Amino acid sequence: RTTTFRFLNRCLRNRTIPMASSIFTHCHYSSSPSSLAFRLHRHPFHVPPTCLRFSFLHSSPASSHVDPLAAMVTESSAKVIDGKAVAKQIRDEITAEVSKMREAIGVIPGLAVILVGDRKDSATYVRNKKKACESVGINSLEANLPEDSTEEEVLNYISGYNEDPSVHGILVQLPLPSHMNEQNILNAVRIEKDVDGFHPLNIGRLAMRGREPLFVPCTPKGCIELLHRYSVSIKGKRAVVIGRSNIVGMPAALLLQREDATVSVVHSRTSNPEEMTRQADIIIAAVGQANMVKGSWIKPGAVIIDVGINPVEDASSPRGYKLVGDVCYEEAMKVASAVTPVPGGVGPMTIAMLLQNTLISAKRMHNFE
Ligand SMILES: Nc1nc(=O)c2c([nH]1)NC[C@@H]1CN(c3ccc(C(=O)N[C@@H](CCC(=O)O)C(=O)O)cc3)C=[N+]21
Repeated sequence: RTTTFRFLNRCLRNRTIPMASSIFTHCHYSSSPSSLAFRLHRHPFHVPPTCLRFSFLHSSPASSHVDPLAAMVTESSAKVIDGKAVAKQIRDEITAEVSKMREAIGVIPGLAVILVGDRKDSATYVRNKKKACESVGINSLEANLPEDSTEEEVLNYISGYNEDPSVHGILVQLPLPSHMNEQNILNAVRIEKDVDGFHPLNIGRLAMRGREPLFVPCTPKGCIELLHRYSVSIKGKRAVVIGRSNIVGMPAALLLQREDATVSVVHSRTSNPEEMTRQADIIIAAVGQANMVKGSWIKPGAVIIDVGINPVEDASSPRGYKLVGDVCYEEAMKVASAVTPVPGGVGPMTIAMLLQNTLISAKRMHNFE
């Protein structure tokens, strides 16, 4: 036992098993090294049935192979779906296309972001979006309106951007202050510039077979893009979406259905959420409840996309809090075949998809390609 442990530990330290280095970063074993050795020893020299899980995944952008020894060692450690790395790859693709377009027709895509009020999280997201625009060569415009602005003032900004030919995408950061009618405001964005995909006409088209929306909402689009880039097949699979919000859950369910999954939506009034969720090959969790989905909710080998970004108190982090998902990460890692982390999963993808939608919009408006 001890020898096995020492051997594996040396491999890990020397990084002779590429996958294995992630075992210790991503699995927080509460057990002592000796009990870890015991875990390893249970199936030391034959491939445990749990390894079959990896057959679900064929490749990843980061490491295209799964080391069989590492898979054996991890026994119950899922693959981490690296949203940050995929988002970077997509930004690089966008950068190339933006410069091609600029050189060919002299057009630079432009994104206008409207932020009302001074919610700290919203300000952070808007800053990140702006930074991301800069990183790919997209122009960004920003309107910061005070919390007590009137709906009319916001509508005036929207009209201005609707008419501005240098603006190809308009995003109104949500949530809006409670005295504003979100519906009026989102309806005012010209559908050709609705890069969030929140306009009812875009959502309506998304829901209809044979119709194409102009834009797909960024977060659900990012979830599906992660599944595609990790070669997770969706067709014919059972998918459960937890949460039915207009901006994530509902459009995510529509997208999965368009990809030929059999989709169920689990929400706050579902009588048996755990049992429903346990049927799923693919889970998209978007409820905003820290660690709500436990290991017992997950079918062995399922793929998990965790959209939640919940701040929880954490004295050891400099901000005093840390972000966790809707899924209990440590438990999911033991049951699932692949899991998105928080942070570093869906969040960066949302922003990458926003840039992509802005590029798509600029191309469409200028009949480029
Ligand atoms: N009109 C509108 N469109 C949106 O797309 C929209 C919105 N309103 N309101 C708020 C939500 C939230 N959202 C996020 C975007 C990026 C990260 C993100 O990049 N997160 C990083 C870092 C998080 C951190 O460390 O602070 C991560 O998960 O790794 C998170 C959340 C977009 N939203």
